[in-house]
Amino acid sequence: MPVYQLGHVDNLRICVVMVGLPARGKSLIAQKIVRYLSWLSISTKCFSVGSYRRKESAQPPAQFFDPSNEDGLHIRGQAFEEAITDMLAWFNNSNGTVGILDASNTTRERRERVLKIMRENKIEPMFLESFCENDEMVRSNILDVNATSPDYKGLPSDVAINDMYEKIKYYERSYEPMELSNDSDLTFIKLVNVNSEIIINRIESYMESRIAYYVMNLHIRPRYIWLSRHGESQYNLEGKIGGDADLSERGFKYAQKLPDLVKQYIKDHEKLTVWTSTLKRTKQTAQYLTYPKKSWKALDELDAGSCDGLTYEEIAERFPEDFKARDDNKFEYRYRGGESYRDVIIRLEPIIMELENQENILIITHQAVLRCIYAYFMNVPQEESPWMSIPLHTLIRLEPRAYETLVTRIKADIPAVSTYKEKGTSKLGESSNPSKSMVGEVIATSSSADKK
Ligand SMILES: O=P(O)(O)OC[C@H]1O[C@@](CO)(OP(=O)(O)O)[C@@H](O)[C@@H]1O
Repeated sequence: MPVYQLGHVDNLRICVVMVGLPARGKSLIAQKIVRYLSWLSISTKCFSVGSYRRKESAQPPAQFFDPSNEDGLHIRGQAFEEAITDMLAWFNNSNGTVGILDASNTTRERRERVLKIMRENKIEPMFLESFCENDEMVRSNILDVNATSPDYKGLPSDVAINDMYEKIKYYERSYEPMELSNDSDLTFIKLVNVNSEIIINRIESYMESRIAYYVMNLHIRPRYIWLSRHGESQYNLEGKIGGDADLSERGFKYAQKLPDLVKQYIKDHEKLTVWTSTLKRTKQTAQYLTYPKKSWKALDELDAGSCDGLTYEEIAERFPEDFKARDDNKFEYRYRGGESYRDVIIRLEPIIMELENQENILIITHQAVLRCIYAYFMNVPQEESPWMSIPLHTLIRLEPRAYETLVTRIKADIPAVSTYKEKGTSKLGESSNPSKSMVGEVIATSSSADKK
């Protein structure tokens, strides 16, 4: 059966050329595109001209960016050439599909140069401008850049912030924003004040439209994404996979406790929407929550095909070759008549799009589906994601921030079986017995920083 891969649909190579003044969130958007497309197995890489420039000169003061500073121009030009050379090599040698040129590219002359190089190399350029004149947004971006950019490491924050404003002024002198009147022959997306206005021009291929649709859905309003598996099910108790079983007694207890767990973190006036799969165990888990609910077929558990309803031991006995093949490559293995993790990711794409667009959401779903959603937010490599531990009766809170996602795990004080099977065995792990842990106890907090 052919594997559906977005990257191979139109066989295009695309260079997303970021455009915009400093502190307009370009790097953030670039990194998000890399995370999103990589999650979909599309070979994507970001080439940041700033990191090439930093190799030459660390921490330049704002005057370095003065368009009349010869040294500055030379070093920046060199960094640009190096980034482009590496990007072309990557397209050719590593079968790259989407390369992102993260730089300001604020002048028409610079953009024409990129255009020419890309066309000569049969790579489609797609310009993505972040245009922002909202002072508050720019200031908040400056604070993010200040906290994360290697340019400002070790500098007192007021010095760094002033320097950044000065740097922006230098760029403004030569900035030529993209306009439909001048750039109508180019493929471009222009985001005005994040996405309060979006101009889209000449988006032609399927891949370009995916990228456009994705960036249109991004927002920067603070919110939480809550994840939980359903409560322990009858099938979980028996070690069986798949099916549409009811919750066990302990699973119902978890459902009863869930509203209290959630209320500890979500204030009465705050909005929350609950998403479940269409299977009974997730709906039963959500039953005592009084928030608006929506059930999605796309959130149903990975389809185990002819292994549905069996235990891992029975699968190992009846289908030993399949059992081994799945252990050898759990991400790619597709159950006979069922699905692989890769298949699940493809069907979850609309969920991710919708999630990017939404505010507070609680998703109650299944082990494999949660692993895929978690992998997207936490940037977990494909081969590791099917082996992550996502225990029952644990609420996970994700807090997407500018350059990282913070994660908190909150454990309910209700024991449950373990449904975790390690590689190379058909036995399940130890039951989780929370013994003395308190309801709502935070058992771990961590963060996954998207690398700058
Ligand atoms: O990919 P593996 O590790 O087998 O995990 C997926 C399995 O998890 C289970 C439990 O074993 O999910 P669920 O959360 O729906 O209870 C199975 O139904 C499903 O096949």
